[in-house]
Amino acid sequence: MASSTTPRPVLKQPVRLACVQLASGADKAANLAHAAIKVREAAAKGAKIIVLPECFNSPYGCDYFPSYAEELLPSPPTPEQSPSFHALSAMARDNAVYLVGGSIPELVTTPTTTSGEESKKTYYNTSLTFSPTGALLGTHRKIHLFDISIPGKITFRESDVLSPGNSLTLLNLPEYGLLAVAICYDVRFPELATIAARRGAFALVYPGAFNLVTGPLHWRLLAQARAVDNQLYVALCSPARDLKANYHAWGHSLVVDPMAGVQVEAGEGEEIVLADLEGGRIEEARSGIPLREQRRFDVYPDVSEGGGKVGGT
Ligand SMILES: O=C(O)CCC(=O)C(=O)O
Repeated sequence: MASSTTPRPVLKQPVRLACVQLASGADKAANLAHAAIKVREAAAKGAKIIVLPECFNSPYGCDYFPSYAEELLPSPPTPEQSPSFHALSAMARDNAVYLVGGSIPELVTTPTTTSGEESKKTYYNTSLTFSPTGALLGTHRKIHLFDISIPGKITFRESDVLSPGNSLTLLNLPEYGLLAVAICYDVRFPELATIAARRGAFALVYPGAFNLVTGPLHWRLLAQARAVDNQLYVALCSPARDLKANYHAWGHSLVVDPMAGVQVEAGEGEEIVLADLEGGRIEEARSGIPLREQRRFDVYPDVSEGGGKVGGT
């Protein structure tokens, strides 16, 4: 039994996407102001979808999550609860762009007693996407936490501080189509990408912050792998590398096309990379190598059927 052959318009019109490989430091207000300048610069270059990196307004690391965390609920939060929410919304509105606002540490406070005197704090790694009017379009909480240990090289345990999100994020951009957003380590889980692609996404966008151990080996490979499996665009957006920080980000923000070619790739410093996305290139890849019609769901299951929890819209 082959999958459906009905063609689907996955990208309704061409669009320029920018990854802003931002240089951030420890000063949140300065990071937000700097991000606003860079988003304006990307918009002036014609980008209509702009992506910021993971943890773009703080240093990256478990020690920093609680002190930089902001409350996003109830939505919209007040400017005191979340200066980043309001700054990102203004950046999207002022430039009339879709803004995938990298990610920020999110705090959720839940009362544990009926009087509300005691409460539990839960932290997430959360990405907010805003529409060109500045309205919140969707929220993605990192589903797969970055817990790895490569002896002598890198140990990282986000789960010491963070809790995982529980749903895949597929956002409807009415002029363009469906955009999937996930965060960094989520890119290693092909099911997520496949579900988003089969549900009609034209691109998978991952704010990320790989490191100097896994970055050179896996960053570009994973972007190309997700693109070749799913025949769509993949964008990964990293912070600029800062060797004075505790965590050294890989950089190399990139956009991979539906044939898995690297369309554009940054170096290590602060940089904006731009890519023009075209629906025709998705259809060309899919008709030239017709995986869509050749799948054998009589031999293995279709992961996009049933189970997957889709949120974000
Ligand atoms: O998967 C990796 O190697 C890096 C992941 C990461 O840095 C992250 O999830 O923040």
